[in-house]
Amino acid sequence: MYNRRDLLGDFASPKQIRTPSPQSSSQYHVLEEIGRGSFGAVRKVLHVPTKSIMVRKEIKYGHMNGKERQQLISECTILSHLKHENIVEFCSWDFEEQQEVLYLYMEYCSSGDLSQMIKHYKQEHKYIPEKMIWGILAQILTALYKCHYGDELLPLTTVYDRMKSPVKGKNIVIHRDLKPGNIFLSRDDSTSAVDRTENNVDYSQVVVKLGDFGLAKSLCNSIQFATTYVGTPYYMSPEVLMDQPYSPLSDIWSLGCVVFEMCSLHPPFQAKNYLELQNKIKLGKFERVPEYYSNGLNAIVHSMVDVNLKTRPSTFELLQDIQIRTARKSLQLERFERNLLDYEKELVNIEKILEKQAMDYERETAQLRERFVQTVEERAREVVSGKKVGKVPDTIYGHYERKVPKPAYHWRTRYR
Ligand SMILES: Nc1ncnc2c1ncn2[C@@H]1O[C@H](COP(=O)(O)OP(=O)(O)OP(=O)(O)O)[C@@H](O)[C@H]1O
Repeated sequence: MYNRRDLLGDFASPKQIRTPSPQSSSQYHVLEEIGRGSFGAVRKVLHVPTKSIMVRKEIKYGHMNGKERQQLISECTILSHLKHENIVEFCSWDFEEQQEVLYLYMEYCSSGDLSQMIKHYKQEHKYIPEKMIWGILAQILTALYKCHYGDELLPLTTVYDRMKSPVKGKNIVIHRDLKPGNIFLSRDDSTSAVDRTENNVDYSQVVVKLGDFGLAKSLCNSIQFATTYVGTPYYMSPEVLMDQPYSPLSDIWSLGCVVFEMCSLHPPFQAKNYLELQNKIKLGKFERVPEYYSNGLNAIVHSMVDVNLKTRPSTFELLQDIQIRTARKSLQLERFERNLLDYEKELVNIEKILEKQAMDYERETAQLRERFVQTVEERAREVVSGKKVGKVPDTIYGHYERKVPKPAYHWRTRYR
C-alpha cells in the first residue's frame, strides 16, 4: 500500500509535480459520473470556493506497474505545464490514501468530445459544415504549436502576416494519442455552475480543447525521440507501426486522420483485423473526402496523412496555409464580436444601475425639499398667529449641509 510519500517517492521527485499543488478534496463536492477510462471513473465535481464545475479523474494506483506509474506522472507533469486556451486545463490533484486513488481535477468540457460530435452528425445523416472543420483544425493546430514548439502562437493581425519561425528543440511534447475521443469541446462559459443539457449542444459555438495526455511523451529536445508507442490503431502513423523514431509529425498524421473522419464520418483506414489495418496504413492510400468538401480541405488532409515523413508538413508549415490563417482570423473576429457583445451587455447593465441611482437621488431630494417647505410653512403660520416660535426641528437641520451622493451619470444628460 502506498502512502502520500511512497507514491511521490516511487513515481517521481516532488519537483516533477510542482504545479499545481494538491488541494484538499473537501473543497470539491462530488457530482455524477460522466464516464470511465482505463484507470477509473471520471466524475463531475463542484469546486465549492469558486462554484465552478470541474472534472475529477480517478486513478487507482495500487495495482499499477512502474511503466503505468510513469505514464501517470507524465500526464500530471505535462498537463500542469501546458497552459493554453485549446488545451484542457489541469487544475489540481489529491490522494485518497486508504483507497489508493489519485484524483486529478481538470477543466470540465461541457459539450462532450469530437467522437460524440461525429456520431451526432452520422445519426442525423448530415455532413459537418466545412467552416466548422477548418475552425476545429485551426484550434487543434494552435494547441499543437504550444506542444510541439513550447511557445505561444501570436494572434494574426491580417491573414498575410509573416510568422516567425519557432525555435526548435525546446520542451517538445508529443501527444501520441490524438483521436476524436481526446479532443474535447467546451463553451466559453463552461465554468458556470449552471449546467446545460448534453442534447442541446450548439457545435458552431464550441471551443476545442486537446486533452488526455496520458500517453503523451515529453522530450528534452527535438533530436531525442521516443521509440515506444501505445496508441489507437486507427490513427497510428506508419513510422510508429514500423518501429521508427517517433516525432511531432506522428501527431500530424493522426490529426489528418481525425480531420478525414470529421469529413467522411469514418476513419481513413478501416480493416477487419490489425494486420490488414497495418498494411493499409503503411501503404497510405485512402479515398478523397466527400465531394461536399472543397479541394483545399481534401488537399490538406492528404498532405497530413502522408507516409513520407520528408513531405509531411509540420505544425508550423500547416499554420502557414492561407485557409488555416483565414480560419484563425475568422475565429479571432468571432471572439472579438462576442467580447463586444459582452461589453455592450455590461454597459446596458451599468446604464440601468445609474438610471436607478439617478431616480433614487431625485426622489430623495424631492422628499427633502417637500419636508423643508412644510417646516418653513409651519413656522410661518406660527409667526403669523403670534405663537412663540419653537426650536427649529431636527428635520430641518442639515438640510443644506446634507450631501446626497450625486450620481456621476444622469440619464437626463445623456442626450444633451
Ligand atoms: N475534461 C473533461 N470534460 C468532460 N468530459 C470528460 C473530460 N475528461 C474525460 N471526459 C469524459 O470521460 C470519459 C472517460 O474519459 P477518459 O479520458 O478517462 O477515458 P477514455 O479516453 O475514454 O479512455 P482511456 O483512459 O483508455 O484513454 C469520456 O467519455 C470523456 O468524454
